[in-house]
Amino acid sequence: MPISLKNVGKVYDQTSVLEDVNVEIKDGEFFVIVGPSGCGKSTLLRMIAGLIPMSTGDLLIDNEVANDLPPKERNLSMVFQSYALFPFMSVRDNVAFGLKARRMATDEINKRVTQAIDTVGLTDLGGRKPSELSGGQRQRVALARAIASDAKVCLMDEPLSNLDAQLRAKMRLELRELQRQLGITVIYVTHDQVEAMTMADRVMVLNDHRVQQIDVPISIYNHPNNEFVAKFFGTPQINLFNATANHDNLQVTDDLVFSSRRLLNDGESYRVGIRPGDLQVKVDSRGANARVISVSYLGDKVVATARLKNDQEIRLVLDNQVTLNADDLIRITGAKTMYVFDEQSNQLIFQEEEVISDGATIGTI
Ligand SMILES: Nc1ncnc2c1ncn2[C@@H]1O[C@H](COP(=O)(O)OP(=O)(O)OP(=O)(O)O)[C@@H](O)[C@H]1O
Repeated sequence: MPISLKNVGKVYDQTSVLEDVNVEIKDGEFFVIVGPSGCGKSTLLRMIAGLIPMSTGDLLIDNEVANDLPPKERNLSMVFQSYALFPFMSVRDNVAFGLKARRMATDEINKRVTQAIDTVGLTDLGGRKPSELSGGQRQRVALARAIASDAKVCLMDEPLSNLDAQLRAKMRLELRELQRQLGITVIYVTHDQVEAMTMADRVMVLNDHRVQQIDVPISIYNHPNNEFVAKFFGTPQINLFNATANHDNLQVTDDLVFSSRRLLNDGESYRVGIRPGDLQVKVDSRGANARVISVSYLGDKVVATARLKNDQEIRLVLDNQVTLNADDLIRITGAKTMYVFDEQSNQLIFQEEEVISDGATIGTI
């Protein structure tokens, strides 16, 4: 079932917490809303659920305006971080609860509950109480409840954040698999960039109460709209440099200059973003423009920090063939991809591939 938001906004006590959200979520899509704490993710999800009213805009469910539809008429199910299970009820009764409230026939309830519990792999645990289950199993009960409701859209608010890292990774895959199998539309809220990237068909990035970008994960990573999106995705975080245009080069320090193929206004300031794995580096004291501070070998790669002449620390990810030690002098020779952002608005102006950095242009070698 498709869901559309048109100019949706929310104001609490004259403070705007969400502005101008526009998106069409497609039938069967796994749509992830991601952003830092307080950016308005839960507010948006609750407005879609009908738990809180929207201040502006329109919500369309299945192409019908649903602004004032009561929650139970929206044909949506919800799964929360806190599972929201009744502790004194068995797994089966927890899953059946919503169906009983809808006064469904007992036979139909039994059939759906059995099916839903089977689907999430809890077949033998139907008689247990939530306290007799692990965190992952409890979350599966919450999922079974959503499945049993037969809603075509499931809204999920940080459903995996109470689980440990290993189980969370496993449940991400299970959830995605389940969503495909059931063919339902999922709108999934998380503050976790990895979760967003690994699970989503499309991602909506929220910050400062506004939508920053909506796109498929690979495009969000490779073509970020602005500095915030570039910083939010990717570990270690992207390096951001203040640079001044100098004969169509972008000068960071007197010995670190990235050449650009664009025409730039001499003397103008820009922000240059380069991901740690995109920096090209030689361990070479001749023409060195950085000094290594720390090195961690992580099996297939090496993560390091280094310091530029201007004292700025940079992050590097290199392949594990490189032998690198703290205090080594290195030379940044280029970048696979360079993002150039507007200094004022922080919006992406352009990006370039295979950029050469040549300290020699300033004559330090
Ligand atoms: N009932 C309310 N009254 C006033 N302000 C509220 C209310 N509920 C939320 N807010 C504010 O709205 C903003 C968005 O909150 P929301 O819970 O949607 O953020 P979030 O992105 O889900 O954050 P988190 O990841 O921490 O849950 C916050 O600044 C919050 O303080």
